[in-house]
Amino acid sequence: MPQSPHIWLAERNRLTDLLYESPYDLILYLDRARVYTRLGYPDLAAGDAYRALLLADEVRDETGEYHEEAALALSDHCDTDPGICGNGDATTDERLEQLLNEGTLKCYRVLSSNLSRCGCLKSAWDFCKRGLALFAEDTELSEERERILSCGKRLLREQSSDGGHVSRDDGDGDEGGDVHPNDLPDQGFARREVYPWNAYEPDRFSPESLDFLNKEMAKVAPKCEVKATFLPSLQDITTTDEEPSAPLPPRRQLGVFAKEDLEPGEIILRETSLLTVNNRLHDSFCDACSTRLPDISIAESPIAACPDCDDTFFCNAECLRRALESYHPAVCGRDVEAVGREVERKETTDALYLLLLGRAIAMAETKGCHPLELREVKYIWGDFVEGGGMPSVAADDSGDDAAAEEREGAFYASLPHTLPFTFPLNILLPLHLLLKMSLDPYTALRHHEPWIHNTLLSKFRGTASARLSSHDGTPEVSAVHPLWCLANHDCDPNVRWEWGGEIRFWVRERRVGGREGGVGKGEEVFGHYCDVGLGVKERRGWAVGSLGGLCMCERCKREEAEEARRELMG
Ligand SMILES: C[S@@+](CC[C@H](N)C(=O)[O-])C[C@H]1O[C@@H](n2cnc3c(N)ncnc32)[C@H](O)[C@@H]1O
Repeated sequence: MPQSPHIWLAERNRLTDLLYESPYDLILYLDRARVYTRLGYPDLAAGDAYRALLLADEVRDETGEYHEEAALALSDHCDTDPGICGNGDATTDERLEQLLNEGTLKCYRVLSSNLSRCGCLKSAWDFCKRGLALFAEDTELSEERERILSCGKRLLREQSSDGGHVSRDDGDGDEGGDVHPNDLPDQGFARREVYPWNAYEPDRFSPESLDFLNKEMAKVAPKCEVKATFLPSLQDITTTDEEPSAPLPPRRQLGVFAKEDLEPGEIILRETSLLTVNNRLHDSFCDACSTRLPDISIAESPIAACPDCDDTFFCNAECLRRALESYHPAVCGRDVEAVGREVERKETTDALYLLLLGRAIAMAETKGCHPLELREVKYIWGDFVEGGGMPSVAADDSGDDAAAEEREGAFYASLPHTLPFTFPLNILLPLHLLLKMSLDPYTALRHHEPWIHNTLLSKFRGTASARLSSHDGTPEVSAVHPLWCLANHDCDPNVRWEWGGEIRFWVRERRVGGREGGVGKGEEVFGHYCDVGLGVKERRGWAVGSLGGLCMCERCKREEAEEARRELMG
């Protein structure tokens, strides 16, 4: 057994290279899942185990699209290592059957234990149940099921205000004790980091990167420039008054600065982005820039439509041209947006992130590049945990599987994991997106697998803007503007912004409190990620999702101190 994290990382890379050569090999996926578990990436382990499970189904289903490839890859294991299963007398078919059964059981075990480790208890329970339906005697799955239930019970007890949980029975025969499986929490978290094998992230502070960004910035905001800056460390939301955390040092990031004096009222940035999506019917918004379209039946201005699919509309011929050049061929006539509708209604924001992922996949396919090399995503900050990406590994095997499992679980729990993660959003539906675009998810592994999608989703969660519906206040349009999103937040911002088809930034006439606006040469341009008309608590509550912690701008610190003084004086 390898001992050092570096050796486990090398093993992960070796198995990945083998998968590039043999992309339908379920055994290789299971081997890599094991390595991911040791490295503290249970989300990636679950992703590999799910692909292995799909391939096991393909081996069984002679009509399956990838049946031949998956069966051939599996039988290679029987041929190259006849001792891998069965006794010497077993026929090839018998050995294949045994290997397939063992592999399938492992898939269920790996999926349930790793999803449970991520906090996706309901999904973990579902895989346990499916596994036990096939392997009723398996003690590992039965024990995992018990662990999931007791963990779920504890969490639900903690959550419920009256300290107890009411059981219910929907008559489907599930034995969940006094917790119903449908009530199990399913929102998990994964590590949010630049993975050690991710060679696509640029050094954003290098002269080359800044030079590139400033050439791009000059096109949309000629009076602004991108520079490195130090931002205050945000207050950890888990910090309590009894246990105040030690102040953290400021963090180096990028920001937008004025190259010359900017006058109050002056528009300083106009940017359009094709990395935009909406969750409404096709004829509500321009598919390329998200401008609201006029009512088609009474429209006077010209509206362009794709000549090949009859339900995608654009506000003008230029947007249609840009769509055809950048992403539309990958989705034309394929109803990719339907995947976003597979997300539950209460998860509208998550559905928009998923659709952004779909748009990025379509852009990369149309341009023939890796999704992490897209100009729209390459330089944006994914709120990665600093110091992440360093190899780390659970204490090594003692030969005692239960003890090793426990150590792996404790090891994972000790790491920061801040990327919201669920089985449907991070594993299942990204596969549906690929299939909708007629991409083979196995041969597309170099461009598409969970660590790549996690990286993209981290970037979108850190930077995407949302436009709310005037009808019900839920987010209906989302976009990543790669240059605008380099501007930082302040609760006393010096610019306003507005987003129709393009995003526009203009200098505030007046600052919060009535001071005269304007941005001096060399000063930082600050936008706002929340409604700055709110009080400090509400503002911080709104902005916490996009900032990653409680805002520590001068206004917040001042108003927090004022509120504390008022509370003290009764
Ligand atoms: C949209 S990006 C802004 C650009 C980013 N600074 C960069 O280097 O690309 C948002 C991220 O910037 C950081 N940020 C923005 N405003 C901040 C503030 N007032 N205090 C601390 N961090 C801030 C947070 O990490 C946030 O998640």
